[in-house]
This record gives sequence, structure tokens and C-alpha cells, in this order.
Amino acid sequence: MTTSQAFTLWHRARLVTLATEQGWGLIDQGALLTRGDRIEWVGAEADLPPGLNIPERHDLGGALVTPGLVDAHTHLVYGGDRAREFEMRLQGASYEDIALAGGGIVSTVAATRAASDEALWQSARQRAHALMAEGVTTLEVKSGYGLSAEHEARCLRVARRLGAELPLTVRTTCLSAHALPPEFAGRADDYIDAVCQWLPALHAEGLVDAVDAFCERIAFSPAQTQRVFEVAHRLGLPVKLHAEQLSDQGGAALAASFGALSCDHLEYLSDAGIAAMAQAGTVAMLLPGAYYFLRETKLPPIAALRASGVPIAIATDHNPGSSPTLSPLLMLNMACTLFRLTPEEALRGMTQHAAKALGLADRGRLLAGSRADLAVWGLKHPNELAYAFGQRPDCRRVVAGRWA
Ligand SMILES: N=CN[C@@H](CCC(=O)O)C(=O)O
Ligand SMILES: [Zn+2]
Repeated sequence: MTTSQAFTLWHRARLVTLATEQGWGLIDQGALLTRGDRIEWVGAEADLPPGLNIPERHDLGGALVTPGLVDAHTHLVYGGDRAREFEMRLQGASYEDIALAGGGIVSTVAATRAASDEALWQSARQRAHALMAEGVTTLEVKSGYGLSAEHEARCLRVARRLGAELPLTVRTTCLSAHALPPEFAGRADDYIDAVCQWLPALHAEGLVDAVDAFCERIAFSPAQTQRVFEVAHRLGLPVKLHAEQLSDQGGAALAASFGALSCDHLEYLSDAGIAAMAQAGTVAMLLPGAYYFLRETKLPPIAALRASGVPIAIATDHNPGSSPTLSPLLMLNMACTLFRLTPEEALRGMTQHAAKALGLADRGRLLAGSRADLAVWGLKHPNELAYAFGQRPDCRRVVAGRWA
């Protein structure tokens, strides 16, 4: 470490470093040194290297400091809501019934196409603020409610604008293969042709960091998914997949064969899918909000994922149909209560493993060299993050080394 450059000190903190593969990595009376947007040093305050020029110091008053949360699966940009559909499901209709009757995702597509750019921006901005209020510093935003070249681009531009105007990293994912738009009814292969044509144009405009699809009997087949992934592969874009949410389509193994960053949902994941994901280093992105809200009863195969060493991530899956929550902390709680993750697994799932699911190796743990994105909580122990559901603890964020 050179001593001539200026550092910022963040001290009198209880650090949750997650530095090793297991355990919280707690450091009581801890301190962090940052320089620019990077963490330079992490440790006990008593061990601070002597002789440093530290012009700026922040006394955190004993607060708990975790890595900034990473919400790595959201559908944040859309018009309308689906409260009526919620009521229909309570009256007995299933998520699949509603989709097959022309509701579900396609109803949000109509509302999104009808919304102005400004309305899409304002609603997405408010949702992003709600996530930030619970410690999110990195956010993935999918398209998938435009379903035409014009409207997918509009939604992805709003996602990019979130990253440009808010103190937040935003990664965009093109999910044009989310549902069949009405103008392609009965012509799913033609729609996939169209997606394969507009994807390079969206990428050329700088709108796409990754490519996703919904591989399911109410959405697209493995063969159709593969065609989209082949275009992504040619463009050098990583893929991820909504896989095995309602049935086992073999989607996870297909995605793993493309080196997918993550497979998401996974309630119906098979042993073969787990093995393929373990081999490819693909993250299992579990979405307890959708599991809960759709009143799913089949659990993702958590013990088998653990046994195979597949990293488990957790996200809000914020969307109007299956997971209209904007509370990452509630998702940590549900990951524990519904999926029986430990509070440490849940937090690691929304930090280190979520960052991996976005291909971001520079964040998610408090390590020298990592990006200085922090969540500073008015809590004593990290267990409390997953514990007090429905409460919103005091939370401040540091993004790229600055209070945000
Ligand atoms: N499963 C597919 N996509 C979303 C839901 C989209 C919707 O219902 O609007 C999800 O991740 O749960
Ligand atoms: Zn989703």
C-alpha cells in the first residue's frame, strides 16, 4: 500500500465481510479504508496501517456494515399492475390458466406499450428508490414487457437511465423471449426469428448486458430458447434463464451448456440440471417472492444444490404478476422461512452469489480490491436482516466510496 495517496476511513463499524466461503466474517470494531471507488483495506481498527494520510473519516457509531445488496433478478420497467389477476388466482384460476387465456404477462405488455416513456421512467425510478432504501447498490433490470423491437428498446433505455441517473449500478438483460405477443399468436417460431433479428440491434445500441428467456410450456420451448442463446453467443453476450419454474423442461441443462450466469426459479429442477449447473459454474437464483405469491408448494432442490456446490442466490424478482414486492429484506426472510436457508446463506445469496449471477466479480464481499459499495445498518447482528420481516431498519448506502 502506498502512503502518499489520500484514503477515506470508515470506522467504528461492525463489519460483515463474507470474506471466506463460510461464516459471516464478522469484524467487531472494524474499519475500512477506501480510495476512489475501491476498498483498499479491511480489518480491525486497532490494526490500521500506521502513517497513512487519511483526510476524510466517517465515524459509523458501531453500525453494522455489509456489502451493498445486489438484486440480480428484477422486471422493474413496466406499465399497469395485476391486482385483478391476484384476485382471480384467489378465486381459483392458476397462473398458467390466466396466461393461456391471454392475461398474465401479455396483459402487462399491453399496459407497457400504452405507457409513455416518462410514465415508464417515473414508475421504474420509484421502484428503484424503494429497493435502494433497503440497501441495494447493484440492480439487474430485464426487458420482456415490450416484446417488439421498439418497445423492448424503450424499456431497456429506461433501465439504462436508472443506472445513469441514480446512485446504483444497473445491469440490463434482454428478455424478449418472455411471452408470445398477440400479433404473433400461433407463430412462436416466427416471433423467435424476430427476436433473433432485433437482438443484435439492441446490443449495438449498448442496451444489453445479458440475454434471458422464459423456457416453459406457457412460454418458449428449449429449441426456441436455444436459437436465442445462439445469437447471444455470437454477440458475446452471457445468458441466463427462467428455468423449471412450473415444469421440468430441461432448460437448466440447456442454459448450462451455454455457460449461463444463472438459472432462475428452479422449483422443478432435476438432478441432471443440477449436475450441469455445477459443471458450468452456473448460479441457482432462487426467487422466494414468486414461490410465495403463486402459492407454489414444490420447493427448489436446495439440499441437492448445496451438496453439488452450486452457489445459491436470492432476488426480489420484482414484477407485477408473480412477485410485486420491493423488499429485498423480506426476500431474505422468505429464503429462510420458506426455503430453509440460513440467514448467512440468504445474505450471501443477495451479495456475493448475486454478483456472480451478474458476472460481476468485483463486489458482494468486503475485500481489499472490491468496489466500495456498502450498506450501513442500524442493527447489531446480520441475523437481524432476515429476521424482522416487514420492518425497515435504518439503512444508509455508500456507493463507489461515497455516501449515496
Ligand atoms: N416467470 C416469468 N417471468 C416473471 C413473471 C412475469 C409476470 O408474471 O409478469 C417471473 O420471473 O416470475
Ligand atoms: Zn423473472
